[in-house]
Formats: sequence, C-alpha cells, structure tokens
Amino acid sequence: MTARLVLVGCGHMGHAMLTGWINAGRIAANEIVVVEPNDDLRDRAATLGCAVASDADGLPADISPEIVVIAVKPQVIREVLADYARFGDGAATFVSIAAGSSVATFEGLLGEDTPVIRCMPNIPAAIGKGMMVVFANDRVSEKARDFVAGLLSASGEVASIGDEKLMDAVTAVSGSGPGYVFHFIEALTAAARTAGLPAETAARLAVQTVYGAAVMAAESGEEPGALRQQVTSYKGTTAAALDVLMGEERLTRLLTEAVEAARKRSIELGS
Ligand SMILES: NC(=O)C1=CN([C@@H]2O[C@H](COP(=O)(O)OP(=O)(O)OC[C@H]3O[C@@H](n4cnc5c(N)ncnc54)[C@H](O)[C@@H]3O)[C@@H](O)[C@H]2O)C=CC1
Ligand SMILES: O=C(O)[C@@H]1CCC=N1
Repeated sequence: MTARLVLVGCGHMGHAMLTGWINAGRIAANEIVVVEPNDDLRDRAATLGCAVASDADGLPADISPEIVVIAVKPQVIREVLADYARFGDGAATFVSIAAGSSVATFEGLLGEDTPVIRCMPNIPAAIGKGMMVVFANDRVSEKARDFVAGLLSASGEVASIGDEKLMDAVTAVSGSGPGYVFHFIEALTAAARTAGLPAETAARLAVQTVYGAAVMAAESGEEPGALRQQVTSYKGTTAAALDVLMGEERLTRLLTEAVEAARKRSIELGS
C-alpha cells in the first residue's frame, strides 16, 4: 500500500469528504491513512478500507504522502500541526478545512515552503451536494492542485478565490449556511404546527418545500427573485406572508446580522 493521503480528523466533515472521495473512485481507500483518536470514528474509517491510526505516532514511519488533509477543530490546529511537521516544507501538500485558520498559520508551523490549500466545505458534501471554496498559496504545484480539485469535486461544487480574507465571509455563508437552512426548516415546521398541521405532515411539508424550491433555484436558470414573483399572486397568500418577511427587509437584515456574526467568529478562530 502506498499512502498517498493522510486524513487527520475523521469527524463530521472529515468523514463526509472521505466517503465522497472513495465512493467516486477519486482515490482508493487503501491509499489513505486516517488519524482519528475516537475509537468509534476510527473504526468507521477502517470499515471503508482505510488504514487507521489513533495518533501521528501510529503512522507508518516510511510514508511519504502527497496530501495531508487537516480536518480537526480550529482550536487544536496548532498542537496538531506540530505532529505533522515532518511532512512540511514541501514534502506534502497540506489541505485545511478548519474555519479561520490562515495559510500563514500553516506556513509558520510547517515551514514557509509548505504548499497549503485552504478549503471551506459544507456538510452537504456528505451527499455529494457540497459547496467547496478553495484558496491556495503559490507553493502548490499544478499536479497537487488538480489532484485536490478532483477529490473535492467528488463532494459537490468547487470554486476558488484569490483573496484569502474573503474566506471568513465564505465560511459565514456556505460553510455555516446549511445550519441556517436546517433551522429555517425547523422554524417552518413549528409554524406549520401552529397553523394546525399534524407533526409528521408539518415536517414533511417544510422539508419538501425547501428541497423543491432549492432545486428549482439551482436548475431553472431563473433568478430567485423572478421565481418568487411566480409564486406571488397579486394580493394573494404569498404576498401576505412576504409582507411580513420582506417588510423593512426583515429577513435580509436578520441574515446579514447572522452572517456578520459568523464572519467575525471565523476571524476570531483564526487569531
Ligand atoms: N461540520 C461542518 O459543517 C464544517 C466543518 N468545517 C471545519 O471542519 C473541521 C472539523 O469539524 P467537524 O468535522 O465538524 O468536527 P468534529 O468534531 O466532528 O471532527 C473533528 C475530529 O477531529 C478529531 N481529532 C481531535 N484531535 C485530533 C488529533 N490530534 N488528530 C486527529 N484527529 C483529531 C476528533 O476526534 C474529531 O473526530 C473544523 O475545523 C471545522 O471548522 C468546515 C466546514 C463545515
Ligand atoms: O461552525 C463551525 O465553526 C464550522 C465551520 C463552518 C461550519 N461549521
């Protein structure tokens, strides 16, 4: 077995991405070593056919991976990276999905010649419907960039940005965004219950409505505003509800405030 890729951290996002890579055939499971201290999560990765270790000391001594993916919480990045310094300074390309953690943090801890790709995925990556946004330093080779782009595209759409500062905004919109949408579904379900619908019906209507509308927004080729107008009959029911949501730009202002809170937190996590 040649260990082409080391995945450090196999929790929610690490596992979501790992299954996407393997299921899409972008890399063979036996070319991956997963480092994960949690026994259950490590076993889950082993079930996929990956080699596993509970910490960096458990990695085979002679491996020389092309890619090291860091998928641990931002709060532990510094201590975790110290264990992977031997792959720094150009030996491997590091891919980080940690919110906030800058490329400079990686270069500082692993050596300034370390190729680093910062990526902000989101949790629908677990079903191949993610949004992944990447920023790379200029040490990343074309070969590594292509390999990583191929891996990420197994989990959904991939976009790149040239200004790393925008990663905090990206994190606040698409990284955390599924959380907002899940909460919207919860809120619509609660409203449906208040309107008298039984629990099961309320939940079903809320999910299918968000799903159908999202697919239509993604695939119809029409602007969301135009689609909204198609639903909104003059003096009809949708207009009555949208008066509540759009009056004084209530929902836009609320979301702007929420996104700004997430953006600020992303900056804090990186400092
Ligand atoms: N969950 C999400 O929707 C998203 C998460 N992210 C980022 O992904 C990263 C991971 O987040 P989650 O998967 O949600 O967290 P998680 O807590 O589910 O996964 C982190 C994993 O790292 C493991 N871990 C801790 N110390 C370790 C070490 N020394 N070596 C190897 N593994 C270690 C933990 O046991 C855990 O399983 C974070 O940096 C987060 O900012 C980014 C975008 C979306
Ligand atoms: O909540 C968080 O910090 C992570 C980053 C984006 C989504 N989840």
